[in-house]
Amino acid sequence: MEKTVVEIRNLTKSFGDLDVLKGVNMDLYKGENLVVLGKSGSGKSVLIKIMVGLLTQDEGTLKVLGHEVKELNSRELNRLRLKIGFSFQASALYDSMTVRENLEFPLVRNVKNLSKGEKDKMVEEVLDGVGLAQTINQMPSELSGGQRKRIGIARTLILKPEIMLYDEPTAGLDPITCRDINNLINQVNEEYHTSSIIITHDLTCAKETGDRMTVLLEGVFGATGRFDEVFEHASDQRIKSFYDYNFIKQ
Ligand SMILES: Nc1ncnc2c1ncn2[C@@H]1O[C@H](COP(=O)(O)OP(=O)(O)OP(=O)(O)O)[C@@H](O)[C@H]1O
Repeated sequence: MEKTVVEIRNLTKSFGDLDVLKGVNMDLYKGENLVVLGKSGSGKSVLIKIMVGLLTQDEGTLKVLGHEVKELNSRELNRLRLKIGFSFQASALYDSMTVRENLEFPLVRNVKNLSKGEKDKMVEEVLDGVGLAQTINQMPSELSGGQRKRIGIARTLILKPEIMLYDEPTAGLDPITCRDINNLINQVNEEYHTSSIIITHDLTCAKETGDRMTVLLEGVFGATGRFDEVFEHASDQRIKSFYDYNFIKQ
């Protein structure tokens, strides 16, 4: 039986009269890439925020690595967050720091008693892992968008997370760089044994990275499965139009 690392059951969240999540069910299995698709404003960010304890659900349960997130105190929540790597849409590097300093930052904040040698080794390993060893002394402004995205992912990986959350990993990148990032997402799961949730509007990214995908439609997940199961034989018009827009009307 597959091990579940995130388990969501009948989750609801409203803001005043706006019912955003209306009974969401979702499982993230250990080692898989799960793609979450949905229109702008469908509630993807709200779901992620509940997952990392920045918002609390109204009803239902959300367990991450066996912990019901809403029941954790702030110390337990911080400990859990260290196991979740969050790759933001903007790679959010510190512009005044070199690549090395950017990568050291999470170590300095979160890991006590590391020697300089240990720190250097961890930085060099993770940078090599994303194929950018040569950029170690460069400033973020000297890097391309794709390289900055890779460094952002490396900075998340340095704490060896069990779960990776990618928010629009290919947004704003050209098709070739998108493919490189998609390959990197797959490589990360294999080499770091992470389980990942990838939020995207990009169906090529979904197809290339997702073991399974799920589409958030009007507050619930409308369809879940492999790419071909969800899209290529979709009967739901809302899912069909998502597919047509990405692959036909470009
Ligand atoms: N703290 C909040 N207070 C009130 N409304 C909120 C809050 N957070 C989100 N919402 C509303 O919930 C809905 C879902 O927002 P969310 O940010 O989750 O969308 P999304 O699917 O991530 O969209 P996008 O793809 O554009 O990032 C939106 O209508 C938004 O205005």
